[in-house]
Amino acid sequence: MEKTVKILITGKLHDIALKLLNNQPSELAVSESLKIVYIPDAPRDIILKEIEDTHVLISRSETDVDAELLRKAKKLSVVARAAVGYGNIDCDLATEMGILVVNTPGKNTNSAAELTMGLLLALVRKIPQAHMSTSAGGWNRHKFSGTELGDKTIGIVGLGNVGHRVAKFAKGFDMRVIAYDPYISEDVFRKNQAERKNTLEELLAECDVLSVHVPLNKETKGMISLVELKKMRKGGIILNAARGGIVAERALLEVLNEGYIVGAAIDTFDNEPKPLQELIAHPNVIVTPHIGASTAEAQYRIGETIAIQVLKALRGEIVDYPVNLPHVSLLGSNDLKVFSVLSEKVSRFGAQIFDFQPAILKLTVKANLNKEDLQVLKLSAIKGFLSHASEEFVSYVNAEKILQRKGLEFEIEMTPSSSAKNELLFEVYGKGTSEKISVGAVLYDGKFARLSSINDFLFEIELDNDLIVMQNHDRPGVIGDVGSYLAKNNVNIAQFELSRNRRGGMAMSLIRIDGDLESEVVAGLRKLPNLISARLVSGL
Ligand SMILES: NC(=O)C1=CN([C@@H]2O[C@H](COP(=O)(O)OP(=O)(O)OC[C@H]3O[C@@H](n4cnc5c(N)ncnc54)[C@H](O)[C@@H]3O)[C@@H](O)[C@H]2O)C=CC1
Ligand SMILES: O=C(O)C(=O)COP(=O)(O)O
Repeated sequence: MEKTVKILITGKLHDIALKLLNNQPSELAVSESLKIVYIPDAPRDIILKEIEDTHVLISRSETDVDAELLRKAKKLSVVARAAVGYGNIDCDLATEMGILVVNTPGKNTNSAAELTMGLLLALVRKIPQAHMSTSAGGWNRHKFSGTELGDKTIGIVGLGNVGHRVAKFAKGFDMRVIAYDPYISEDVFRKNQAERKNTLEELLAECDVLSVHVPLNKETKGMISLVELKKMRKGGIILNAARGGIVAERALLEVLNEGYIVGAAIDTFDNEPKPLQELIAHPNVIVTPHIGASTAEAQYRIGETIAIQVLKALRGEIVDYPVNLPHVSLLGSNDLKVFSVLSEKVSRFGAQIFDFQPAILKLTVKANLNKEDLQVLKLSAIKGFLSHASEEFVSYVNAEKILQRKGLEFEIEMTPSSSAKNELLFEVYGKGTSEKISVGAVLYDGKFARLSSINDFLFEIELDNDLIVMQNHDRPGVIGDVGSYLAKNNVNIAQFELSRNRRGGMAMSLIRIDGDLESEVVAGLRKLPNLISARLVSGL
């Protein structure tokens, strides 16, 4: 029966996302049928109920994907954050549970940076106050006198996507741009014409406007507190369109009340949607309700990207923007995608053909790959092996963790090849010296997955459907007996390959069959004369 995947969407998404999920482009089509439950601004109690049988959660910032929610989510395999910040997602627990977390970096950058500049202009020219007064019939040309941006210094904390776009816009207003971001190279500062400050203190001492553009995490929570605010020049202003809590709100209120800091513009708060009342009502503060990403353009890009990420994840492909797959970035090319499928298949095959206690898994790769691509192959091999050998849900995300927990070691080796060979050898070693199996596989023509060897026996058989692996004495009549036995049991043979080590010695056969095979049929095979063993390898 066709599996149904439930996708729960708890935040408002652009129509393009629903269109793509409902009418999947052929290259992203999934085999399951999708049940989409779209509840924008879903209340917490509804989310906690709906999550129980949800496979994919797509959310925005208002949904806390915390331990309470994750523990109820028995079927969840993907959390898709339709934006950038994922501070509201318990990524450690998600990783432990094998849940992939994805986001859409860069897709709302321009909108967030434009809002930041909008807030800055609104603040220094008192636009909201002037509007309120004028629209109410007033005409106060002197009360709403402001200050210029030109020649003022903006200090940017976090010169990432949004930060460097703000830098560019600020340059357009003839501001001096200084920035503090210890995690990026000198080049990024140079390219964005931002003067690098090596410490936060240096930055604070020199800026008239402080704008934060860092993620919220343990390091950045409260990074601008009373001490830091007091290190700014008197008369400075604060912008926060990143995350509530980066600038400590009570401390900000204190310096605003003292008049040390003369204004603040804030889009993101500690306690959304009920921010600190005294702060939002302060006469020198202007506020917006976390709308940095709320533009038609950003939402279109986010909706399109998040739908594609979800479809890729459901197809078992590595996504473009994984949050909790630290070692793997883009699945660069289609070639690598096909190679990673081969790696998963060969190890899943290997997992089903030995009877000893495994200790070490080894993948030897004959190809010319970079470190990242090798990591993809490694994860694919671990995932393939464990998905047969483990009861747990195994994904690219938790594969390494589960392997460690099982006490298994993994070795990977690359044999560079002068021609563009794509060959893999997957080996499983037991604790004893003689316990070992090896399975070779190759990509013919760069795309067709073929099993090429099992131990010393050579083959060329498609790695598809269910396979029977049989060992027999090399004597006349075996193939005939097996063929008629399978026919009697209504099993259709798609491909039959025989390999032997020497004439009259041992032979190994691989039989690829159409459809599924009952284990009793395989058990019956073992009773045929001259058969040494027969086992079923499935799930390829
Ligand atoms: N108001 C809104 O609706 C929106 C808010 N955001 C928020 O803006 C922030 C920045 O977003 P992006 O620029 O897209 O992220 P990003 O990841 O591209 O940039 C963040 C930068 O902060 C730097 N950083 C991290 N820790 C730091 C520290 N302790 N000190 C100094 N620098 C540090 C990183 O090196 C990086 O360059 C995030 O918190 C994001 O959630 C983003 C878009 C919309
Ligand atoms: O991208 C971000 O980090 C944002 O804050 C945007 O969040 P949202 O999806 O608008 O709730």
